[in-house]
Amino acid sequence: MKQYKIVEKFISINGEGQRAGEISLFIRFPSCNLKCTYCDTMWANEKNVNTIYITIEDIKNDINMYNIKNITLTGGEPLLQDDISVVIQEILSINNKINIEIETNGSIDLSKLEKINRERVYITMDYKLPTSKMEGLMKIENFDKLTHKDTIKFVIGSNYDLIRAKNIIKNYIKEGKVYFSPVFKEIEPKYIVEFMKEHKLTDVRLQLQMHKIIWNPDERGV
Ligand SMILES: C[S@@+](CC[C@H](N)C(=O)[O-])C[C@H]1O[C@@H](n2cnc3c(N)ncnc32)[C@H](O)[C@@H]1O
Ligand SMILES: Nc1nc2[nH]cc(C(=O)O)c2c(=O)[nH]1
Ligand code: SF4
Ligand SMILES: [Mg+2]
Repeated sequence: MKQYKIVEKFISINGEGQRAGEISLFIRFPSCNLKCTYCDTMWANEKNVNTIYITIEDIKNDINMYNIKNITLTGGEPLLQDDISVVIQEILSINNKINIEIETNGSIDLSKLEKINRERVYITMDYKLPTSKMEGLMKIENFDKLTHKDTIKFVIGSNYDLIRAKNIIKNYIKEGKVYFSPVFKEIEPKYIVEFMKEHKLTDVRLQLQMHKIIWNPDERGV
């Protein structure tokens, strides 16, 4: 049976995005090709990070034991995993109720997922803004591969980030729900709200990372 190398698997409420507040099984993969200045999971990207191996049976057991409907594949960067399509297909075949969210950083070509049946799979794709220092690695053509079911997440750390996000929304985004998410403790959420109001960004949704409000912000596995 195929084994997958991960850094953590846990059940929590999704603290972000379209299914925020809903129970989700998280599978966090190691390694990342970016180094965002604000990354709250840099530990997962260390070369010598402690990893474990899981199989689809382990995932099936969690789903049956906890009545799981939502699974979030995250990291690190999940699309760096060579066999990410296999994981997705195996999970989808467990039952017809599960939906999968893929948290990806915007720098990996989404054509990697083009063979996947996206009916029960949605993408939460970051567009990295100047604060991250990774904007130059964004794949703009990825916007053409998103559907209305997907999410584009802008993690906001400054006023300049907001201006850039507005520009990207106006010039590139065709489909997908747009979320603004403050860099934790870096910018006042109310400042983002003021910007949204001033610039009439009525199609954008502000999110806060709920798990950092419920638990210690540095806690793993939540
Ligand atoms: C740890 S990343 C893993 C998935 C993928 N590498 C990515 O960046 O989208 C999960 C999400 O957390 C966000 N994130 C990381 N550090 C953050 C921070 N300090 N404040 C707010 N969001 C953060 C990322 O931008 C991303 O949307
Ligand atoms: N509770 C909780 N929700 C999350 N949603 C996306 C996360 C991520 O790290 O990708 C995450 C996370 O790390 N914890
Ligand atoms: S892309 Fe995601 S995992 Fe990688 S450094 Fe940025 S926030 Fe962290
Ligand atoms: Mg997280």
